[in-house]
Amino acid sequence: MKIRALHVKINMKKVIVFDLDGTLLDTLEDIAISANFALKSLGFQAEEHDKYRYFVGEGVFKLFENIFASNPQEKETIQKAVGLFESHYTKQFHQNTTLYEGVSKMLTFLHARGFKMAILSNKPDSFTKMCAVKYLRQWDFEVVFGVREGVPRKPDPSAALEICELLHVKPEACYYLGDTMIDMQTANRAGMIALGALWGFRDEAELREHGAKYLLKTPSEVIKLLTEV
Ligand SMILES: O=C(O)COP(=O)(O)O
Repeated sequence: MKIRALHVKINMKKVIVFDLDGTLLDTLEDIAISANFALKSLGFQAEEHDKYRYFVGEGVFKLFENIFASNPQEKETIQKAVGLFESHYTKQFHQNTTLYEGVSKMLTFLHARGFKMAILSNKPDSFTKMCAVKYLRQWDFEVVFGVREGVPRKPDPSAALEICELLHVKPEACYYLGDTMIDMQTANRAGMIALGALWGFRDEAELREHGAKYLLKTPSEVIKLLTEV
């Protein structure tokens, strides 16, 4: 009986879903450069790169809505900015983007440990897949989802729950690692275990306030936490 119980424990919670921007990849510079290109092309002022930490997180349309928060623009202008951003980012996305320190070791460890891994991002689906191919192809990700036509973006839990179905796992047996309140809300709404990555775009207070179950300062701390599982 004891051995069986141990076996069940070892096989629980073996799925981890990752956010992309600010969690696996430091994409801030390239996003800021492409968004500033769009702003300048439309006659607006460029924004400081560091401000993009707070503009990013809810998809490209919302990125520009956030930039224009104090100077709201017509939907048509935002659509134009999105179009300019997307065509620029296609060439820009790999210029400055890097894996965060320790991410490579973490992914190798989790894979070796038998975790199934997935990515769920609010980046457009095509860019999410482009980034995964460029930077993460040496690891196996069972599912890679960005924002897809007809599927509500995070913090709506639909896509997270779809990943659970595809991987035949209950949400409560999944970890979700992300760096913004959107990720913590997504994890909690889906019923997953919310892991807050403190090396990304936002701070500890935000992640705590929005329901991080564990806060991790580095990818090595993720290894330590999930070693016990
Ligand atoms: O590009 C965004 O808006 C956010 O992307 P993320 O969900 O991977 O953080």
